Amino acid sequence: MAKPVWIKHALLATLKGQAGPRSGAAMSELGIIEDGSLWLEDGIIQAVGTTDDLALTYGGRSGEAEVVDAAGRLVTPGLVDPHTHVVYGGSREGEFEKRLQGVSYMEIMNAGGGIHATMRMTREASEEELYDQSRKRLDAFLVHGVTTVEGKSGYGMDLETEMKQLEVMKRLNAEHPIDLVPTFMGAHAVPAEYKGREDEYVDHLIEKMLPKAAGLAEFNDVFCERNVFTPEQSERILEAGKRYGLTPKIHADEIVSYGGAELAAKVGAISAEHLLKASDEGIEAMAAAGTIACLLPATALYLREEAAEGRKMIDRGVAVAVSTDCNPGSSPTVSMPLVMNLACISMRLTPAEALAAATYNAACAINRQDRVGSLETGKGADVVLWGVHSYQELQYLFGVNHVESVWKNGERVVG
Ligand SMILES: N=CN[C@@H](CCC(=O)O)C(=O)O
Ligand SMILES: [Zn+2]
Repeated sequence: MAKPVWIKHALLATLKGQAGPRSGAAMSELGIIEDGSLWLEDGIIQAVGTTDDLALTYGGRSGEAEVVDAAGRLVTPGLVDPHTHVVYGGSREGEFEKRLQGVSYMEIMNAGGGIHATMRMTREASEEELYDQSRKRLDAFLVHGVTTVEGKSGYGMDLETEMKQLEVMKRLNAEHPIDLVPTFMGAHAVPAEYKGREDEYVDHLIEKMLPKAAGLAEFNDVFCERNVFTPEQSERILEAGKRYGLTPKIHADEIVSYGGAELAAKVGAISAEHLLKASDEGIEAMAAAGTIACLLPATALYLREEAAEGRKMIDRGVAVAVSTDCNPGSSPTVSMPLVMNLACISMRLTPAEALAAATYNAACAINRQDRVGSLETGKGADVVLWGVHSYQELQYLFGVNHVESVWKNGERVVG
């Protein structure tokens, strides 16, 4: 059994505040405690308060604890990444070069590369190879302060490989310190063998894949995009998933404005992702429905596109979360700290909003807000100590990994 941990003299950003997805002014309330302390024991945060408060209740037990003097440095909840494609085979650096020469992401995909290329490499990879590649990526997430990660299937697009990806996630969740939250995304593209018979693939997915995926996944995601899945096909897939208990998510309005944000609101999706080209009507509909906007500024940068209108969304009452979108094509990164920086630089989120988007709201986007995303008594002891003295500095000194130590369920896993 791990020793208790007493972190003291920290600038605590607890993120304690309004329950449920936060938008507007609520996204700036970080629940700051100056000269703060945490007591971590049995995997849980046992107490949060000022160092003086905790000295009264726990001071007598300091001899049995690992005592960490943060000396005024920033301590936050473990970061949550609510949108990744972390389990995949192979690599696509050749396409990166092609795109720099002017070929577009969709041109590459429509010519059989992109998602299709990773599909072939993922189908070919053994379960062991997939596990090893993905485990290394999770290690890198942890080093960047991320303690909970959502992961999608969607590089199989046949029953066997989709299940292989979900099984790998199940094993990683059990064996790696990071909590990995599984999403089924058989509707990531139409595989070549169904070209010209797209509706048959949708039927196949609904009849054969969803019933099996339901045992392994919590969410059901669709790439609703021109030349991928239409809003009508996406709706059918998401409604069918609901009948199996899978909560909808949507890759929406990434390349063109396609009604994805509106559809997310209509089907009651927990979140809509990307939203680079979301319409004003779509944004209004999401605000009214309480759909979280999961924004991916590293993807926009990597595709050399304008980022989503994060500032406008928050001001219009949409709760915003951010994510790496870690995938081999449009965002091969694990750096949530960089994503927070980019949320400020390219979407004009404030430093406080960017932190809320990467912690509490990100937890809401994968329905984990009761367990992670804020430093509160009774929650999982997922904590990051940063080598900075304010949350503003965390966002200001950009492109740097400021993580000094990470605890996952009360155990030190980094630093
Ligand atoms: N846009 C669709 N899916 C992924 C990219 C997947 C890939 O290119 O392999 C995304 O979220 O960016
Ligand atoms: Zn994605």
